[in-house]
Amino acid sequence: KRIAIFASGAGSNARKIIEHFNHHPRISVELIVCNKPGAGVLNIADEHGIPTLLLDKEQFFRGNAYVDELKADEIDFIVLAGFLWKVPAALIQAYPGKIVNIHPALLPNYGGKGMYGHFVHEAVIANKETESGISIHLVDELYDHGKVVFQASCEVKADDTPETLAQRIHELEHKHFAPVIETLLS
Ligand SMILES: N[C@@H]1O[C@H](COP(=O)(O)O)[C@@H](O)[C@H]1O
Repeated sequence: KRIAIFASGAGSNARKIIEHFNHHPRISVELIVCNKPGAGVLNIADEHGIPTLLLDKEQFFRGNAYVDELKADEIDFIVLAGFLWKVPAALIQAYPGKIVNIHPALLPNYGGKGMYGHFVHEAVIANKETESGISIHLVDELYDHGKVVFQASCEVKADDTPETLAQRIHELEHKHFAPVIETLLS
């Protein structure tokens, strides 16, 4: 199974997924798709010799040449790992049930448009939640809406800041995302 990872940021999840499937007999990361020139994930792709595809809004939302490129590259499965644009219908129709996303909160709470990165953790802390976590879900045409296939939770400490909570959430993501992808592809 050939995976493409879509990411917009530092790429810590992409790194864990690439390393997890490095010597895997059946599953490999073949492409990194990014929408942010200079994003950290592009350096991680270079480090591992993985091709990258940089897309601007025009190409992603109005064109679908990249969908043909994914198909030509025999990409079987798409992983969204901190990709900040909503996936258009063209990509969902080309990969039905084969796109998965990770969200840094316990959906259906703290999901939806504008709910990403530190905004999520700020809201969780502001609401005095005692628990947060991660959600891995299949992607449909609505933000953070598709079928949840995995969740793991962690405590929210009284003295947590968005940064300290984000760190605890990243640890959960790095521990679970790749094994969940492996299960989905088995
Ligand atoms: N959607 C969210 O964006 C963050 C990406 O982090 P990284 O993988 O780029 O380090 C992760 O926390 C993910 O849940």
